[in-house]
Amino acid sequence: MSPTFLNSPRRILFLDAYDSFSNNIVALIEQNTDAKVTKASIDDTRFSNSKSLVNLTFAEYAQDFDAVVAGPGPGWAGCDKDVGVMKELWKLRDEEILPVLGICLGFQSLCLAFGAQIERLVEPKHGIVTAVLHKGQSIFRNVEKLQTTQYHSLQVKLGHPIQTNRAVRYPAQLWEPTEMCPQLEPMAWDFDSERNGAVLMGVKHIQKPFWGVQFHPESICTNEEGSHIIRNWWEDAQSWKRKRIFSHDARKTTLSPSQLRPMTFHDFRRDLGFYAESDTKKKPMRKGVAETEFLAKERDGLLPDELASLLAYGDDQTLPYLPSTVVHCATTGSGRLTVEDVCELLEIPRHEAIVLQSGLQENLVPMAVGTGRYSIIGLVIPEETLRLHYYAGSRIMQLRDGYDEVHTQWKVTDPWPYLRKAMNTLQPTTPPRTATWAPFWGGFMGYASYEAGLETIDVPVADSADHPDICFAYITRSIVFDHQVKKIYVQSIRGPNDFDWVEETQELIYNAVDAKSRESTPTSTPMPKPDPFEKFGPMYRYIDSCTQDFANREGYCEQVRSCQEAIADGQSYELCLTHQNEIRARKPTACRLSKAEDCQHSWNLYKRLAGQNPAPFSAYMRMHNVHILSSSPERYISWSRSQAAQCRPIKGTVQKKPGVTAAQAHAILSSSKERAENLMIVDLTRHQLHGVYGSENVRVSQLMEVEEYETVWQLVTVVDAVPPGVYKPSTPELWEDPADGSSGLVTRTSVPDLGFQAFVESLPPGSMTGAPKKRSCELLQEQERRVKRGIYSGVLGYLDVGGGGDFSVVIRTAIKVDPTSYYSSLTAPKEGTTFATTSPSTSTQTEDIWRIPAGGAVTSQSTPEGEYEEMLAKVNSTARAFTHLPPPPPKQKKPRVELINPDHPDYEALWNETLRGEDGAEIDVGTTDVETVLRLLQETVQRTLEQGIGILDEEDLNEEED
Ligand SMILES: C=C(O[C@@H]1C=C(C(=O)O)C=C[C@H]1O)C(=O)O
Ligand SMILES: NC(=O)CC[C@H](N)C(=O)O
Repeated sequence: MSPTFLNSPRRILFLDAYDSFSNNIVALIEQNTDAKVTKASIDDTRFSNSKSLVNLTFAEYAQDFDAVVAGPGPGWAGCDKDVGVMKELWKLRDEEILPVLGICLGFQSLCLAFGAQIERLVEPKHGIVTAVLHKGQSIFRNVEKLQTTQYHSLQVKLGHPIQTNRAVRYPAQLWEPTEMCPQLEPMAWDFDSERNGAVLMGVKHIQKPFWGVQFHPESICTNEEGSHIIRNWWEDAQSWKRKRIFSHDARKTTLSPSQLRPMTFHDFRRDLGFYAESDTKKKPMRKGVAETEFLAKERDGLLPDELASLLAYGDDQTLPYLPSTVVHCATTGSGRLTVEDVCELLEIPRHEAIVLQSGLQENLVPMAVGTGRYSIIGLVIPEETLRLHYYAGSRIMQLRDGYDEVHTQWKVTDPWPYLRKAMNTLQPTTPPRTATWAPFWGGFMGYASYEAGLETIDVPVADSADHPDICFAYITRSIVFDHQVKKIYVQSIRGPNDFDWVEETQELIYNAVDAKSRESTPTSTPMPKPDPFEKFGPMYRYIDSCTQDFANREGYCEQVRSCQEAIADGQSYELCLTHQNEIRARKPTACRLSKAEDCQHSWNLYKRLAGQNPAPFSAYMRMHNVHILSSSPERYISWSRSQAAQCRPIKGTVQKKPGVTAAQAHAILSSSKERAENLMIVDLTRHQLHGVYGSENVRVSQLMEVEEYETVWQLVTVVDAVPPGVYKPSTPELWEDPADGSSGLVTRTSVPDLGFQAFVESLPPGSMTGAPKKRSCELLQEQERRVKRGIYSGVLGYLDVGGGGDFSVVIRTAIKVDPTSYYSSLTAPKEGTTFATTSPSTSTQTEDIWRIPAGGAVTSQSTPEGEYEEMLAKVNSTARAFTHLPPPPPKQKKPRVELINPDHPDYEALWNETLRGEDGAEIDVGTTDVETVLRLLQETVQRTLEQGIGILDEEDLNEEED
């Protein structure tokens, strides 16, 4: 036929039923067809609302496409709200009909339309990978052994003998339509679960161009054959279309004349794909952060560029004129100086402050490849540092001055364009003169709460003013540690004349490094040594006064069961249930009287936590009325100045306790339950990044690897994304390095701010919600009795003026919120929206309330008891900082160098000794199994004992050993 037909751009409509995997499907289709995919929601107002401007029916709208993919989603095919316009696909009149591929919910909707029933599975399948038997025809032709990921609780019943009697009379009967559904030809079956019996995995309509699959071809764990099926479907869809266009039969009418739609010259051309998407329909579907949405001036408030200008140039009155054009930077080696040392040197603990700290191993090197390379101290300059607050629900935004007084307060429809504009405007014109790997030059440091995240996916939240939902300080002076190369950057973007401060501070730090290195006994570890006098000090009494109020076992187990019921009903695939645990303590008198003492006290608690529970994303934040002590192991998202992004979702937790060996932990984490939990979040994360970075630019660089922390083992996946057309690094180390270094500005201007967009569009973090995200969040609000999660479950980190960013997920974190009456400048937004959520209690004048929320992902395979124990393990990893005696050290610890006598004259030599294996080759302690390391350590120690350096005795050794 005409080659023009074959060469013209093809278009596929993807109908999104609010799933969290949709963009992976779009990517899979774009990778395996020559078509461009357009996404529309099942309830898109353009065709569901008769009053809409464009006012198309769905059938009319669909005519612009060559084919449709009806996607997965929560709920039931029989429920109008769950499928929206999807159900109309199957009813299109002959002349309107389009080839359709239904996936999961879309497949169920197709089958329902042609007589099938939908029922619950006995055993829901979420994130489970199984082999599927297929007919080898139609969209399964030439498909080999098919491994598929499944995400479903419901199944299609055709009344087939394999379903009703668990048997067929002859093998070929498996592929025959049933009396109940004569138009549906079975194409694939799953025999994986004894309890479920045979589950239908694919069908084809015998006349119409409709195909469907129950499994998820787009999942990272479906094998290559998933792509093959898409290519087959696309071929079939196109050949059906070709046949229809050029066959007179297709237009032959069995319809009444009034139902006939005349075909014009243009209709034929449209069918042949001559026209690109018409302009009227180009309106973006996705709720994004496009600036155009915010051009309407928020009356009495600020526009994004006005805010940006105030931040940079002040207002000639209370806000300073400090244009961020120049990045001043000076460097020095860090020697044995720790982040804590520098904070204390600069008296940071006595004021408001933000410190993002990477927990280190005891020899001061990063804990793992890929995270924990940098620590960042943001200096909050008293009476100067500007802040941005945002309150969810009431949607009030505030610009606050250096005294934490409200400078401007206004209502916004969306806070994020303000931050985006500010980041773009504050971009310096003169990058640092020194070569720098520092990922942060200056910019915003702070957090966004879970509720701020909920608003980005249109889940309503109540007004509440107990603490800001977004709280960022505009940091102009900062200290960055590069732990890998042991370097400290002192930096300022505080106007053109701030180099003096940089030099003075560098000098101060240099002298401290020098002084510390001259101390005869180097501090071998960043962990604070237990203070022998603590017993008589205020910290002892504070800890003594602590009482715990943690989730109660029965209540929590009941909530787990209730989550599992929602999953069994097909409403969610995985739900991350959490509880707001609390620790109450008597507020020390000094803290009541002095804000500086109060800050110092929180800092001391933070040091206990960071020492006991080192984590790559530890953080201390003391701003406004909020105290945050975090030991998070989880990266939400980071992106470099050249916009290469990385997410590190964690799912799967094994608690360290007596009797659980590393090998057992690995075994547990390789189980189908833990892998399923992780897989769902991996696919969700891919979906989010695909949505921003496009189909070709997302990859999973580490799939489900076990990482060891102080009290738990975790299953961690790494998903990377790069801007279209950019060099894609091949190793995790390369992804970690800011490839642009100081030249960031050059690359920055040439790429859009994809990282920031992915950051906003991925809120709230998927590992804290479950999938599909929106429905899961709505369900969790009910399960968690509408108690606000607040800062926990949100994200904390920085936005760099050079264009990068890095945020952790706020977990394993203690949070204290002081009563807002302390901070009277806050104008509390009015109560009284119809949608009520409650805020957990805040501290009082005499009592501190530390919230240490914790939770875990509930799946159909969870046990309520197991989930409760997991939640307790997580809360305890943080709550230990509030107890007197840390629990006995977990077994299989990494070697501790303090076991060696530091006063011995040969100590320095020993310090440099590396562990060697039998063959004399050096051993990488980080990657060698714990048993081997311990044995080698013991041998080394034995040698040093013989040389009289060690202070270990037999008992110590045995203790380490067993
Ligand atoms: C909910 C928490 O952690 C989340 C849940 C995890 C899990 O279910 O295994 C692991 C890490 C986090 O994403 C928590 O720490 O409170
Ligand atoms: N992934 C899906 O589309 C799931 C469909 C349906 N909600 C089920 O659970 O079976």
